Parts: sequence; C-alpha cells; structure tokens
Amino acid sequence: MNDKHLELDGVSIGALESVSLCVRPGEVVCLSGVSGSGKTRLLRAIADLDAHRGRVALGGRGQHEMSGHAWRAQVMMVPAESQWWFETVGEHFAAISSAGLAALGFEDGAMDWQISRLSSGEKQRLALLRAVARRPHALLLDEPTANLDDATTQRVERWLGQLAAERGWPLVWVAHDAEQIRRVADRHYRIAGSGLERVE
Ligand SMILES: Nc1ncnc2c1ncn2[C@@H]1O[C@H](COP(=O)(O)OP(=O)(O)OP(=O)(O)O)[C@@H](O)[C@H]1O
Repeated sequence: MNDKHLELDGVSIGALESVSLCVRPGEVVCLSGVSGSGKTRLLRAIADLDAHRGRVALGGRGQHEMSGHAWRAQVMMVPAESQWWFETVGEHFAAISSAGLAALGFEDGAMDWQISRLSSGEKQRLALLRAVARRPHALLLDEPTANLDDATTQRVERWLGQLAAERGWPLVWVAHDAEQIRRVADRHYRIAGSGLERVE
C-alpha cells in the first residue's frame, strides 16, 4: 500500500495563484467551482501536463526530479474525455481484470469490443479501469461520472472509494454534484477567485 502524500506548494496556473494543498494517502479531496474557474487546469498542472509555477511532490519527490512520463505513471490523471489509440478495448490493457470489469458492470467480453462502439459512459468507466490497472500511486479524476446514470455513478463511487482506501492513493476528484461530493469527499474545496476555499 502507498503511504505517500501528494503535496502542492504555491502552485500557480492561469487565474489560480499560489495553491497549496496536501492530500493524504487514501484521502479523497473534491474540487468544485464554476465552469472555467480552472479545475481542469489545476489537475493538468498536478499531472505535469501544463506549464505552471510552484512545487508538486509525491512522497517528498518533486515533479521535476523525474521525467513527465515517469511522473504521470505515478500521478495519473483521468481526463473528462478519454483518449484511445487501438481498435479494441483489450489492446489498451496488459491483462484482463475480471473483478474490475464486474465492479463497473461489464463482463470479460467487453475487452473484445471495438472502441468505435463504446458509449460515452462505457468509455468513461473503461478509462478509469485502464488507469487503475496501471497501478498509479495517486489519482486525479476530472468529472469521472459525468456521463453516467445515478445507479452506475454510485457503483463507480463505491469502487473508487474502496480502491483509494485499500491502495492508499491520494485522490483529487473534480465534481459538480453536491450530493456526490457529500458521498465521496473527505475534504472539499471550491475554487473562489484565484484560490481554493474550504467547504465544510
Ligand atoms: N492552455 C490554456 N491556455 C490558456 N487558457 C486556458 C488553457 N486551457 C484552458 N484555459 C482557460 O482557463 C480557464 C479554466 O479552464 P478549465 O478547463 O480549467 O476550467 P474548468 O474549471 O475545468 O471548467 P469546466 O467545469 O467547464 O470543465 C478557462 O477560461 C479556459 O478557457
């Protein structure tokens, strides 16, 4: 199990200035804010996908002490719109995770599906499974249930919450839905102006 904290110290990107935050292993921190307030950009800064100022570290090791590729293998972002490179689902996975597929409402046969046939909700769930299968040490989720119905949303929430606790991931979860935030968050911050404001 991972025991590494994800730390942001004075991170600035776009309109956000000097954001500092520490997410503990197994802790779910939700980020909300109006459209365009900078939630996605902050996740992209944490994943070292966009240029930013300030320090981001996992377990005391700074983002810039390793290549972007090595960093993102540990601090993995699942964007709102997933990218797929091969023709079938299974080609994106090193091995079949029957338990993971079942937890997300799929049978093993889903590995043979063509990417072109996937619904947005199927893509979203399979992108989460793909990220989890790569054994990250921290996870950044951008509206991971945006395309899902209520029952599936809650199934995915339970699955992610359990995995974060079991594997000790610091988890940053961008969400809009207040009910969802109440269900999943250990802490909740709203983007207010150029910073984060704690919501109790
Ligand atoms: N690469 C970029 N360079 C400059 N500005 C950008 C860049 N990417 C996004 N922006 C702008 O930064 C602001 C924040 O964008 P961001 O995607 O982080 O918003 P968000 O809070 O995730 O919004 P939403 O809830 O609509 O997804 C927006 O005004 C957007 O147009």
